[in-house]
Amino acid sequence: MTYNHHSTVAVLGSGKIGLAFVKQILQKTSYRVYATGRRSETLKAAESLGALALRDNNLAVRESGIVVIAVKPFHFPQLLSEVEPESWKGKIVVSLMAGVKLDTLRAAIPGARVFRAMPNLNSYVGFSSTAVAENGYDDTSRTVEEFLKIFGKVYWVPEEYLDIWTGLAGSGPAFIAEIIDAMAMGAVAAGMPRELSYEAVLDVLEGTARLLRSRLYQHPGQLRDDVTTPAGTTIKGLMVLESGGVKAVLMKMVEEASRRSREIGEEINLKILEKIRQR
Ligand SMILES: NC(=O)C1=CN([C@@H]2O[C@H](COP(=O)(O)OP(=O)(O)OC[C@H]3O[C@@H](n4cnc5c(N)ncnc54)[C@H](O)[C@@H]3O)[C@@H](O)[C@H]2O)C=CC1
Ligand SMILES: O=C(O)[C@@H]1CCC=N1
Repeated sequence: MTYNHHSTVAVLGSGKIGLAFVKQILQKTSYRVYATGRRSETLKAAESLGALALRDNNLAVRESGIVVIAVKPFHFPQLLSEVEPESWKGKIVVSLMAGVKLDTLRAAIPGARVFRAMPNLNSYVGFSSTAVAENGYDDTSRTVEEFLKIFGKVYWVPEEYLDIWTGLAGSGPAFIAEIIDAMAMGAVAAGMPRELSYEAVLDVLEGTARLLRSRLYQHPGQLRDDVTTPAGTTIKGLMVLESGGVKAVLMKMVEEASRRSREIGEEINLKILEKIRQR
């Protein structure tokens, strides 16, 4: 069988987000997928999803039109050592690494067209909220947009928003999971079984997202006020929330996660510049 190498994707790093990508690509498209990894368990997992699993990052890059970088930021320098600079030439590279800046990526991978994206783990079920920079308003940008739509919604944003997006939407599923867990435990504390409590919270979450997206509301505060009966149940709960400073804590949570993304970007940039000097 012959194949066009533009229809081949390399996913470098078959970890949590890498495997979510592999799964969706193979479920929804006819792309061939090379998935690389270091450990035999991850390679097996990628293979069982239908990917061509291998350790050789250089071969995966060489054979593919689109290359997704799904290793941890601190593994990026090592990954670079494993791929010959020539192999990146002409490739569309989509980096999913938190913090790592476009300038750093361009310096590290000359000759490729580089995009910086931040999806989230909801990619696994095709419900990611993915931000991507930068839009060149050309065919390659359109290809990248179509590609990222496999995993969910796609938003083109200026690069300066990507660290904030990481703290909000990239880390978001973990934050929401904690809130869900806490609310379910509250119901358990009040005497309801764990499973039923958990189902109820998930229903409330999905339903509230739909209601907030409906034309009824322009702001979550309006919904809150509609639920809140004077001297009723909701206001008593809200009072506890406010006295615990929970809203301020959640605001700081997102701000601090974003700050860390920026910091990672600076740290990696220094490492990459040093590596380039040694070339
Ligand atoms: N987990 C998440 O929810 C999200 C993660 N990201 C980003 O995606 C990247 C990966 O994150 P996770 O999947 O959570 O990490 P992970 O640790 O689960 O996956 C990374 C994988 O890459 C492999 N790896 C490391 N060096 C390698 C090399 N040289 N060649 C081949 N494979 C190599 C590791 O063995 C590991 O399996 C990170 O840069 C992170 O910032 C972005 C959005 C969401
Ligand atoms: O925690 C992290 O650094 C990565 C980036 C977004 C989600 N997980």
